[in-house]
Amino acid sequence: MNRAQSDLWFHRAESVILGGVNSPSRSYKSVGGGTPIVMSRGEGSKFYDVDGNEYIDYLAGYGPSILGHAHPEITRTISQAASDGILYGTPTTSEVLFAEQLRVAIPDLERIRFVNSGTEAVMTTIRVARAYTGRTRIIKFAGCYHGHSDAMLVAAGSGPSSMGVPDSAGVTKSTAEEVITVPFNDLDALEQALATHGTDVAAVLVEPIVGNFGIVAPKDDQYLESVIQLAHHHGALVVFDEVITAFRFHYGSAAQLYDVHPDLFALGKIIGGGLPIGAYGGRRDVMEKVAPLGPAYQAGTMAGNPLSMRTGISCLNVLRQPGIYDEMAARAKRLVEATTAAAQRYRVPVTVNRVGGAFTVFFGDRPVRNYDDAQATDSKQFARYYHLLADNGILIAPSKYEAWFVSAVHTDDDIDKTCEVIERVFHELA
Ligand SMILES: Cc1ncc(COP(=O)(O)O)c(C=O)c1O
Ligand SMILES: NCC(=O)CCC(=O)O
Repeated sequence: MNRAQSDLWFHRAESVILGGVNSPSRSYKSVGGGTPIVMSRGEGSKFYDVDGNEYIDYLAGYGPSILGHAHPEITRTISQAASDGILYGTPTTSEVLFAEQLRVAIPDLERIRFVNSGTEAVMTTIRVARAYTGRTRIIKFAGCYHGHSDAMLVAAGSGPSSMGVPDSAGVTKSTAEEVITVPFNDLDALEQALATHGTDVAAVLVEPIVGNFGIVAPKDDQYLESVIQLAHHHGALVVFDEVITAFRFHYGSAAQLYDVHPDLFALGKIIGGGLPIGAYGGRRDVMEKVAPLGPAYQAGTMAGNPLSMRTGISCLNVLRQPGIYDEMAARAKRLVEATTAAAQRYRVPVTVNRVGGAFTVFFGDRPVRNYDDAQATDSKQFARYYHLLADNGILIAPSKYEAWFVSAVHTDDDIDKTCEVIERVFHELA
């Protein structure tokens, strides 16, 4: 595959944009180097690089692009919204309609606030939880990524781990000390942390289905409920970071899949239909700590902008169509079956974790239930796998800690082609 133009553009990028990328995850640092592919256009399930090469897209913009590229509903909405003016700095009807739509989908969102990214959403839930409880510490699960606010860059999985900086420089010692990490899927460890620090824990922050050391589901149907009960027993709030999971697996939250009720949610990615967005919300009495009603401050010039609101509404309207999530799950299942069959045939040890339309292929034969398990998988083999897939026109995220995302616009033909590539790739990996 000729990528001469990608090389040229990326080198140009490096001389003006730090590291050539606007997010470290896009660099090839964790897949043995090489030049990131520079994209120029997307349509449906495919995108095209600056050399004109075609790729089937399973990166999905790291999650948001669940309707693929240039979905007609989305492009129509954006152009109509743009023609009505893109920013008012006043209340709008679209933000009300979107908040109402989200609350119908996720009734626990008694009150909501829109922000511009998942990072902002999580950062604010922490502030609100501290304001509500009068406590300082946060418990998070090792390897979970919750955006790049200072406190969240402790054992932060995903991008930071891929870059070799799970604990970022520039975060003060006192901030880091406020964050306690425990292994995911280990109630004893959580109980112990709460027993030790419980009277000063403001919140337990949870990715209910982990997406940031690969896809990792809770170990059983009781786990999330037990996390919530333990936290509440010690007077801490529970925040579900559903930036990846909300509207990824069904029309609603991951909390609903497990019939549990966290106090606060952080949302982002899919709810913006591809435009920048974040949101947080939950219990009314907790949210009422936020200004202008309460003493915890949070604000935003771009927050609730009509372009993101209207695009979010459109995206959710498409996702409400019956059968859409079953189709994504069925297509992902086919890809996983092709993967495990090819891996067996060519004797390459893999473990695949799938939930609905999202899955991660780990190179190792042990189950992956927490961050240590994910770290122990073979990074070199993943790097070869990544490059072989890309060279054969299949694009996923360049990190073993991410996921394949099947979108609503992948076709059976895309899946057939991808299964053929998977077969070839494992043949080469053997
Ligand atoms: C679970 C989770 N929370 C928060 C974030 C941060 O969102 P953003 O990149 O929009 O700031 C991410 C991003 O990947 C995420 O996966
Ligand atoms: N799962 C981690 C991400 O999606 C991060 C994307 C980014 O920061 O570019």
